[in-house]
Amino acid sequence: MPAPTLFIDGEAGTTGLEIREKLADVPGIEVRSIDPALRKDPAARRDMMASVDLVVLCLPDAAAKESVALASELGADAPKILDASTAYRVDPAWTYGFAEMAPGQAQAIAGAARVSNPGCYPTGAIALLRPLVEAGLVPRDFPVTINAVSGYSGGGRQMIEAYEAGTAPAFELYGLTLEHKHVPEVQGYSGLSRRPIFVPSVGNFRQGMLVSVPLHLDALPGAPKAAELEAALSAYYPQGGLVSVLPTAGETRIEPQALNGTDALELRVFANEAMRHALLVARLDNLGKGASGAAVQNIRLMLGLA
Ligand SMILES: NC(=O)C1=CN([C@@H]2O[C@H](COP(=O)(O)OP(=O)(O)OC[C@H]3O[C@@H](n4cnc5c(N)ncnc54)[C@H](OP(=O)(O)O)[C@@H]3O)[C@@H](O)[C@H]2O)C=CC1
Ligand SMILES: CC(=O)N[C@@H](CCC(=O)OP(=O)(O)O)C(=O)O
Repeated sequence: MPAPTLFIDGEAGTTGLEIREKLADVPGIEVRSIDPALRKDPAARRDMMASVDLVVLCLPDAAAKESVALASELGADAPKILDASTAYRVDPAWTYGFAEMAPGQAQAIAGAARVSNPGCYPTGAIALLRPLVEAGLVPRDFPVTINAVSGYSGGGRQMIEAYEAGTAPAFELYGLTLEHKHVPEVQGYSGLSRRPIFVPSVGNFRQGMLVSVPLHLDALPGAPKAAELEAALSAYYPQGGLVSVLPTAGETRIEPQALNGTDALELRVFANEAMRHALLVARLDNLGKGASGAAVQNIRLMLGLA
């Protein structure tokens, strides 16, 4: 059988390059490139799309929408689409590309024509919250707050250049209008009816991420122990997968960079039972499971290579 074919629209950008590099380690996929001089030419992009099985969009939202319109012009010849932008993440016609999010999600991705790749922060937040909401431990309308810190690579080329030139602050909170673009996907796929407060931040390290959710245990229905939250998370994720739930015994701190270069996602429940306080923490590589690692996982599923 011929190798499945793939085109990365936006392959010269940060995300496109990362995916391309990772695909070099995946045998059995033929990656086709467009003449750089024609990379923004709609007709050339449409022709390229017509020649491949899967197109991966690594473009700003507006350009991603333009590409989807071009693909739609191809009718039955349209390739499958994996979109890395935020344009379609909560569109019900698209499948959300977080394979471990729910039983059957990997199969849904494998069978879908259009898949949106999750944002980095939502990957951590949804992984922590969805199992607890589904188990009834966190009510859908619970007033959830999510704090997170990312390496500066999450901010794209301009932020990378500012940090590497030494002109960016060592650490800052941002998104302080409380309208970050990731909130709708976090809320939707966690199953929350009340909009969570999301406080992102960025620090002077290239790569790595922590996402944390503080909880007053006595404010939850039935006032559960922290161990019950941990048990619900452990029961949700199959052993040996990319998502693991780890004990916290004796740990009093956690840093964001330990999973860099991997596609792993670690979840922990820190707690002080005497105070009835818990802190859910997700750790991931914002460029791994938070971006191109997840994209390659979805590419494999969509091309039947997983
Ligand atoms: N979790 C995830 O899946 C992540 C997704 N992203 C998303 O990926 C997308 C790309 O981000 P990033 O790689 O950081 O951005 P970059 O700016 O690094 O890359 C975007 C690329 O798209 C090209 N481009 C822009 N407009 C067009 C067009 N109309 N036609 C063809 N090519 C075009 C750009 O070319 P030029 O520079 O010449 O304009 C550039 O090469 C964004 O939507 C971002 O939100 C980002 C990080 C993580
Ligand atoms: C540090 C930083 O600025 N991070 C980015 C998110 C990166 C990401 O994954 O966003 P998309 O996949 O949705 O593009 C931000 O907060 O906008």
